Amino acid sequence: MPELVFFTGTMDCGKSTLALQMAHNHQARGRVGRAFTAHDRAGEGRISSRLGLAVPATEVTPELDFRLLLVRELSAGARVDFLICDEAMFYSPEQVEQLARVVDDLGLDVFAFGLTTDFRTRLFPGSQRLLELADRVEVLQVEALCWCGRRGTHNARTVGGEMVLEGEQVVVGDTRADAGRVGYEVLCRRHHLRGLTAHRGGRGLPAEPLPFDAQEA
Ligand SMILES: Nc1ncnc2c1ncn2[C@@H]1O[C@H](COP(=O)(O)OP(=O)(O)O)[C@@H](O)[C@H]1O
Ligand SMILES: Cc1cn([C@H]2C[C@H](O)[C@@H](COP(=O)(O)O)O2)c(=O)[nH]c1=O
Repeated sequence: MPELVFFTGTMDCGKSTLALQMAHNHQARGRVGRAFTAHDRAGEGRISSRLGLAVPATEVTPELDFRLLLVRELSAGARVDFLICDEAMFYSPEQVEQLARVVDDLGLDVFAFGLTTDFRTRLFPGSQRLLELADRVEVLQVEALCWCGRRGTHNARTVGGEMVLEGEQVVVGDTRADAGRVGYEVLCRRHHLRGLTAHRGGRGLPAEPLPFDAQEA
């Protein structure tokens, strides 16, 4: 049965790597795929992994209609068995609905990869629609770690190492950003809610005092 699967997690947990591995494994068994992405750090029209691999992909613009594109390709005689859709949190809810129709009407597998939540811990609209429509949601098993050693569960946006909560939802960037530039850091919930990045909490800068009760304990 064809499926819409959403592989999700934080930044730096291996989503793009898994996307490329899945494309490779399906192609190795003779299946034909199409790759899509949006706003990859490596530039337009590429799926790139921090492990060094990169492949060409169709850039998903707001105008792209997945169902129409695939209907046209299949009608023209092309063979397509599956889609790899990276950075899927940036797709519109309508595009996610088109992906579900590609599965149901055209019988293709759709493997989507993306963040669940943004730097304010809110769902991206595209991720919300994927959580609502996917046949399966797989949370990646490779855990990015918070500076404190706990599992990293939330993405913080940073400027000069300090967490920021203002700004556009979409700002392309990396977990290894140059000083002074917008970057990202994966934190546990406790440290995300307190705004404690490695710069502040992990390197001896003054952190929040313990709550009064805890100090007494
Ligand atoms: N030098 C390295 N050696 C081993 N693994 C690495 C190295 N650099 C990155 N990785 C792995 O790559 C993962 C990030 O992969 P990537 O697909 O780019 O993540 P995502 O797409 O989720 O942001 C890291 O969690 C880590 O497991
Ligand atoms: C949290 C968050 C992230 N982004 C951007 C930053 C990166 O360019 C991508 C995530 O890429 P990855 O392969 O998962 O590392 O998303 C954003 O625009 N807004 C955010 O809130």
